[in-house]
Amino acid sequence: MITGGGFSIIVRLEMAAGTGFSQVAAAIADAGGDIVALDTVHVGRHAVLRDITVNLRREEDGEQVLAALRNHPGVRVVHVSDRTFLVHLGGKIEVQAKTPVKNRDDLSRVYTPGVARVCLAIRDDPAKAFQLTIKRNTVAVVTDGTAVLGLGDIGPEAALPVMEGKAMLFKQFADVDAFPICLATRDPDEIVRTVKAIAPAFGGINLEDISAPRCFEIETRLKAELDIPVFHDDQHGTAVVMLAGLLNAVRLVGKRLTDLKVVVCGIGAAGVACTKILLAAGVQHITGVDRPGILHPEAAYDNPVWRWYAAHTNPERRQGGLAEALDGADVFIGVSGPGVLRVEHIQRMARDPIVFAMANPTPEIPPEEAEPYVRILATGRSDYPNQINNVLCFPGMFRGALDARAREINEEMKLAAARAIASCVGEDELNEQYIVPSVFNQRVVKAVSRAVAEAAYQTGVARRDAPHVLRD
Ligand SMILES: NC(=O)c1ccc[n+]([C@@H]2O[C@H](COP(=O)([O-])OP(=O)(O)OC[C@H]3O[C@@H](n4cnc5c(N)ncnc54)[C@H](O)[C@@H]3O)[C@@H](O)[C@H]2O)c1
Ligand SMILES: O=C(O)C[C@H](O)C(=O)O
Ligand SMILES: [Mg+2]
Repeated sequence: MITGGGFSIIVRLEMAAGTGFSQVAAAIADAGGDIVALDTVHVGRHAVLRDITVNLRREEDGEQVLAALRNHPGVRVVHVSDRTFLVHLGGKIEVQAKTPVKNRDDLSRVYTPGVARVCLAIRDDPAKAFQLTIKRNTVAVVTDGTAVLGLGDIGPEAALPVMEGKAMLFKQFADVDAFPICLATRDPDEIVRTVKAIAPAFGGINLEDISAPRCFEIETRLKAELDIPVFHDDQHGTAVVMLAGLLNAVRLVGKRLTDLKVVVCGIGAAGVACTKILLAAGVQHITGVDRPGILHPEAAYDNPVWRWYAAHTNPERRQGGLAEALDGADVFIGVSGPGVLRVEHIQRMARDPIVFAMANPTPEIPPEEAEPYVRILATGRSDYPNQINNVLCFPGMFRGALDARAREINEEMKLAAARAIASCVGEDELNEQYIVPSVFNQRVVKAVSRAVAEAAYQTGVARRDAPHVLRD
């Protein structure tokens, strides 16, 4: 069950003359709906046609509201539309030309014959593709649809709405032109070959929602074989934002990173990357939990990444499940799936529990259930406070990398991004409900892109000669 997050319907009602609107409104409220807008479409002698926009907490509440309206005397439900589906009709993005082609003169410049001179200039100096084409501002958002949000392997077509959404966010927040590429293959060799083959048109590759452990091999190979940044968002975007949130959370609870006991649940793409960035930031005590329980060095795992993981974590050699892992833990990082964490688990944690239940769209524990038992709670969702979501990272990360024309995105650039995000929450603003800035905070992209570009220059991966001037 997916709750919250924009369930909103528009119901067109025909109301017979004399039908009281307040009774209709009460029926909607009793059934769990919240009227947020009302339009009168047509007024006739015998009836009024109205469009009523109703917000709902859960999908099932929609059925209740409609049943109540259908049973209401004097009311006929003419039709119902779901606003979330409406906003997806025909897709969410489009390609636009920067200049109009109004006459033959324009045509001969943007297209043949004029374009041929530009083609030859790039043939003679391929780096000119960065100046004379979309390459310098364009990112491919590439998925195979195998780990889409927490919905799992739903295939490339079903993944497209998420990838279109990422492209929208790239554009709106960072003016990066991103294009969704959903691949009809899950074979790592074929994915690597395909991404390499399409790379000439792009200034960066954002891998998205590709399941572990294939995602590790695919990213590693592409990083080695391409000279543009390759960044698996579910790994590194998530890790960067999680670290930003944790840096601020520990300030609030008065603990030090080096003393923390952290449990990571879901040792897939996001879980492995969160662990690596925590280790790089100085956290020493990390325990990983996945379906077989606590990852333990003496266990035999087919997954090579789990073998690496078990060898580098779990310093107390704990065994058991999530409950045992959480005994005395300071922090829970959930990047697994819905319903994994229970209140009894949280009650085993140390004082001031920090719980990041980041599975999307349904977190590891319903926030309402967890709230009374935690000091700090964060989820990946936009309808609760403390949204720890990779959208706080990927737009600014690519803006900075593209501005510096970076060859790659390295560890220093990621740590710089995490610190930049954390710094957008001022000392006087920091509180339990505000450990990460809002995704709409315009300072975030600027701070992240600047920090990332600076780190790219400092680490020698920037290819622009002169230090660039970042956009305002
Ligand atoms: N908030 C964010 O920014 C953000 C970013 C990336 C991923 N996520 C969420 O994190 C989750 C994982 O994403 P991913 O890309 O790492 O996927 P993934 O498929 O690579 O890894 C998921 C891991 O979780 C494990 N898992 C699933 N259910 C479990 C359970 N009941 N108990 C223990 N382990 C379980 C799986 O075995 C797998 O190893 C998804 O829900 C995704 O939406 C959130
Ligand atoms: O898409 C999101 O909202 C975050 C993340 O990339 C995820 O896969 O859950
Ligand atoms: Mg994702």
